[in-house]
Amino acid sequence: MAVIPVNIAGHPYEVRIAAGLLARVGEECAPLLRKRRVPIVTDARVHAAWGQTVGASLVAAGFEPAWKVLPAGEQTKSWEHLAGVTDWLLAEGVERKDHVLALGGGVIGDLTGFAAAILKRGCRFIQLPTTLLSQVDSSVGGKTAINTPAGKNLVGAFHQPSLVLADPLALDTLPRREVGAGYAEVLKYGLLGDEAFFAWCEDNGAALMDGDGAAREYAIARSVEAKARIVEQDEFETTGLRALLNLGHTFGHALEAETGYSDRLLHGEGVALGMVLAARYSARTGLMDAGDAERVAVHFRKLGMMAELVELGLNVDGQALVAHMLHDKKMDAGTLPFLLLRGIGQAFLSKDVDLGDVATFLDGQLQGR
Ligand SMILES: NC(=O)c1ccc[n+]([C@@H]2O[C@H](COP(=O)([O-])OP(=O)(O)OC[C@H]3O[C@@H](n4cnc5c(N)ncnc54)[C@H](O)[C@@H]3O)[C@@H](O)[C@H]2O)c1
Ligand SMILES: O=C(O)C(=O)C[C@@H](O)[C@H](O)[C@H](O)COP(=O)(O)O
Ligand SMILES: [Zn+2]
Repeated sequence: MAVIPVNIAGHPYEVRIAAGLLARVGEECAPLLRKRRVPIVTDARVHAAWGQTVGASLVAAGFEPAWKVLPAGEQTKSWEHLAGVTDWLLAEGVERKDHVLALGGGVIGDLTGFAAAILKRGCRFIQLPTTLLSQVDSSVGGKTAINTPAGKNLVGAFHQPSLVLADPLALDTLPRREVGAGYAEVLKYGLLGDEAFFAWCEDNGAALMDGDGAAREYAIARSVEAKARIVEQDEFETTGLRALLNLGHTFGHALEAETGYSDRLLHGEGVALGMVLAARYSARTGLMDAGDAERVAVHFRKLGMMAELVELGLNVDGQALVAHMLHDKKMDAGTLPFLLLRGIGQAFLSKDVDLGDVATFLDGQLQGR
């Protein structure tokens, strides 16, 4: 088992990565659980695939699982479901020192983590991530949130979990499209700060996508390690370091908003397109070699993923996408700092981006030129 410590002041915790962990949730979590009844939030698809395994493991360790099963999908990160989860946790009698388990992808982790952050002004929670995206990214670092009609993750809190258990076997039941969405966040770590890992992805991404267990475990551990080292130094995204993890997200979140948080575009797919756009925009402004910038799109295309904005078939102009970006949480005194690239593995936060020029650039990308 790989164990990656996350040393956040006041809230140190471990990310444990090993095949078979979902069948051992009861024994792994037991030292943290204070009561026989254990609340678990999940979604209907995950419950169907893994509810029996996790529930049986809790029962075998002497616990009684209490399930809250939500609809699957991004729309569940809403006020309505946040209220539903908090009311249910109150009815379950959850106290501040109790742990709530979040079994699922980033949607369940973000929603449950936020519910835990505000329940009685903060109870504890454990992340049991079941998608590649949640194993490499959302379960670690403590960003929790819901979406609002104005945009993505606009109401939330920083609230660290007490433990993360990532079981690569969970990915055996994950649809390939969802694996691809998670893979975008994997490639992000290479693109933002680790050129050698980017090259590893170019060599091993196809095997990872096709189910190679060793490649998956390696990518999960390397991604978590990279994220942990960043959030340890900038938990609340104040110095600009953590903002690097937002590479591709200003474009991506605008595309998610434009497509209504629907199945038309998954979060990770938006990040993939966003990174293609960030690289191309960096090349357009002379920051990055154009050939290197194209490596991002070439790689996603090779894996059968969407790599061109025009493929989304949006009926908008660049200005409309820029309007969504004005809700970005990086906005500072009316300007929007942008994650750009000086090369593969060299992301930085630029405060000099002209949003009019971004709109013109997007007009071209929307028309496939
Ligand atoms: N907090 C953070 O730092 C952070 C980081 C990245 C992304 N996010 C958020 O995460 C969300 C996306 O997460 P996601 O990509 O995991 O999506 P998700 O949670 O919607 O899960 C994707 C789909 O796969 C299904 N699923 C999950 N695990 C499965 C399994 N093992 N087998 C079969 N089906 C399974 C789910 O039911 C769902 O339909 C977005 O809301 C994004 O904003 C947060
Ligand atoms: O952990 C972070 O920090 C990230 O930015 C990780 C992102 O992959 C994730 O999508 C995050 O939720 C985006 O945050 P936001 O602050 O732009 O909403
Ligand atoms: Zn993301």
